[in-house]
Amino acid sequence: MNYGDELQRGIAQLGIALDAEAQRKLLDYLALLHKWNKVYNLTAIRDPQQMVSHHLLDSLAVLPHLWAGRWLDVGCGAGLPGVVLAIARPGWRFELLDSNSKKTSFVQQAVIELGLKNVSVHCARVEEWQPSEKFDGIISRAFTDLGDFLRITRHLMAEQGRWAAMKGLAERELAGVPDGCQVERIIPLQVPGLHAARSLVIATCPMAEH
Ligand SMILES: C[S@@+](CC[C@H](N)C(=O)[O-])C[C@H]1O[C@@H](n2cnc3c(N)ncnc32)[C@H](O)[C@@H]1O
Repeated sequence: MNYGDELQRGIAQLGIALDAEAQRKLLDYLALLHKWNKVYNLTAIRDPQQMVSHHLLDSLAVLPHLWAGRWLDVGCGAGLPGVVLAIARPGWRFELLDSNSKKTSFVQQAVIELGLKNVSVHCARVEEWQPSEKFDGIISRAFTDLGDFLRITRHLMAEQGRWAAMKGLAERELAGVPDGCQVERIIPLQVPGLHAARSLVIATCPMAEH
C-alpha cells in the first residue's frame, strides 16, 4: 500500500473528515520530514511507511477530542503533533515551541513550504517563554511527565483553558499531578497501524491557582 492509501484508510478508521488538500499537505509534510531527517536527525522513525502511523495518524487520533481556539504545542520537535493538527484545522491558531533551534528551523521551513497561515514557530525554553496572549489549549507529545507538563506551562494557560497530554499509559503519571490541578478525562485511543497503548489526558488547573 502506498503512503497516500495508508493515510486515507487510517483517516477513515479514525472517523475524521479531511479534504484532499489537507491530505496532500500531510503527505508533503511527511516527504519533508523524511528528506531532512537524514541530515538533521529530527525523529528516530526513519521509515516513511512507519511515519504515516506513528506520526501522522498518531497526531490525528487526538483531533476529535480537541476544541477550537488558540493552541500551543510544547516540545514540538519536528512539528508533532502541531503541524499535523494545523493542517487538519486551518481555522484554529497554533503556536509551536521547542528549545532546539535545529528542530524549530526545520518546522519554520516546513510551515513556509506547506503554506500554513495558522502557525507560528518559537525557539525557547517553555519555562522562560512569555507570549503576549495565553492559550485555550496546550498540547504535548513525548515532552515530559504529566505533572511537570502542567507545572511548567501553567503561566501560559488562559482562565478557561485545558491541557491535552498525549500519552501511552497515563495512569502511572497521575500521582505527579500538582495540587490545584485535576485530570478531567483519560481517553483511550486506537491508532491505525500503531500497536501500542495510546491515550489522551485532558487536565485543568482552576483559575484561583493561576
Ligand atoms: C522527545 S521530543 C518530542 C518531540 C515531538 N513532540 C514528538 O512527539 O515527536 C521532546 C522535545 O522537547 C523539547 N524540549 C525539552 N525541554 C524543553 C523545554 N524546557 N522547553 C521547550 N522544549 C523543550 C526537546 O528539544 C525535544 O524536541
